[in-house]
Amino acid sequence: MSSQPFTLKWGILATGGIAKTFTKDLLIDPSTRNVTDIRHEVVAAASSSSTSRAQDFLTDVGAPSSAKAYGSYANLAADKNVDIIYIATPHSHHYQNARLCLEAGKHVLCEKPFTVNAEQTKILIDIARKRKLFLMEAVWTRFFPLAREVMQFVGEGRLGEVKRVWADLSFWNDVEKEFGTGHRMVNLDLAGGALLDLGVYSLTWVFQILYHLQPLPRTPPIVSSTMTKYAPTGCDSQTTVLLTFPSSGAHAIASTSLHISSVPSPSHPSATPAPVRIQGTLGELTIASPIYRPTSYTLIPASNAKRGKLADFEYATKEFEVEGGGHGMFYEADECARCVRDGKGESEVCPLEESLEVMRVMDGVRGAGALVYPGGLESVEFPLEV
Ligand SMILES: NC(=O)C1=CN([C@@H]2O[C@H](COP(=O)(O)OP(=O)(O)OC[C@H]3O[C@@H](n4cnc5c(N)ncnc54)[C@H](OP(=O)(O)O)[C@@H]3O)[C@@H](O)[C@H]2O)C=CC1
Ligand SMILES: O=C1OC[C@@H](O)[C@H](O)[C@H]1O
Repeated sequence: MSSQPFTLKWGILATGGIAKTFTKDLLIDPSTRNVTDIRHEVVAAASSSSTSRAQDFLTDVGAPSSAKAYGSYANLAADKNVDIIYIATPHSHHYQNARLCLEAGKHVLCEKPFTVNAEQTKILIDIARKRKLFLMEAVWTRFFPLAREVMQFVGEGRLGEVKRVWADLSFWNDVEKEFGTGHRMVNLDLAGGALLDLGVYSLTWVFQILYHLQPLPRTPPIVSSTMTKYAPTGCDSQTTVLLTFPSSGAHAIASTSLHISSVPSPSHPSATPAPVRIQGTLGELTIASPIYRPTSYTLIPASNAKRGKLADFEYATKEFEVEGGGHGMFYEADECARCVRDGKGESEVCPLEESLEVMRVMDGVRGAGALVYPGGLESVEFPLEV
């Protein structure tokens, strides 16, 4: 391997909240997290509204003055200096934006949920594979050091056989006051709703443990669900998914709500069960809030004296710090750089087939709840104005 770090040149598509957070993380020196084999360069950003908005964004995040500002996403996709594009538009636009970039020959990291439905995701995967481009859904949670450690712990069988996973991501919002009807969280025209926005994290924890760790070929879950709508817009405001994984018989409950909180009182963390509980025959591993940015887990050995085999771990809580003063989005960015450097079309930590399976589950849940997105949002036609 060369002693020079590999540089990945990023273009940022959209200039909203998460684009800002992600780009700031890209600009943090990787050595602050002990990474020396790769580095990131922000070479361009685009806004669909104006070049000046893109320029303000670049200035705001502290990008180098050489970074180019574009007033159209197509111009960004055509920039020969850009290796990979981070897509940070609302859900409704992911398929169109990601496809635009892939068709222009760019590697793509696309915010969650990957697309509005599985059919759209499948088409993006096919294009990326055909064109030998890297593609990944930006499920940043999977790349946190905590998540890597938990996966190793469970994968080594230290919890025994995992029989059940509970996962909940619910925010206690004053939905009417905070979101009204136009906000992307609840706006049907932007493919809003609890399931696609927050429930995808609950499903991520379920899938990491009960799907990703299955021996190959993996078997998808059998799914049932219930959903309550937010009357002013018709999106889902509360959704619960029950999953059975046939190869192990394990169950999962993945839930999300916009009206109640998984952790109503963060200052009294032990007053409510942990939002993620991984329950094995030898004990339980719980993950503290926020489950999308995980920094604390607890091990609870089963202490039933009648049991033949006992856990090889003690009761303990382990805390992690996000290094370098960032938000933690650089962990997924580092994975992108290593995959592109190594000529990989996808990440083994966040495989395309797994993102597709999660999209299929969400399709089924939306089908059961009669949640259909309007206009061309569910269409695979390209290009299509949405
Ligand atoms: N990983 C994470 O932790 C998080 C992920 N997300 C995901 O990131 C995506 C964006 O969320 P967030 O940054 O909060 O959203 P914002 O509303 O803050 O930003 C979205 C941006 O998309 C662009 N855009 C293009 N078309 C539209 C349109 N019709 N309506 C609104 N915006 C449009 C705009 O940028 P411009 O005008 O420059 O084109 C806008 O600033 C979502 O998919 C969300 O699920 C969100 C928050 C956290
Ligand atoms: O992806 C997300 O995670 C964090 C939340 O704050 C945000 O609303 C959601 O989109």
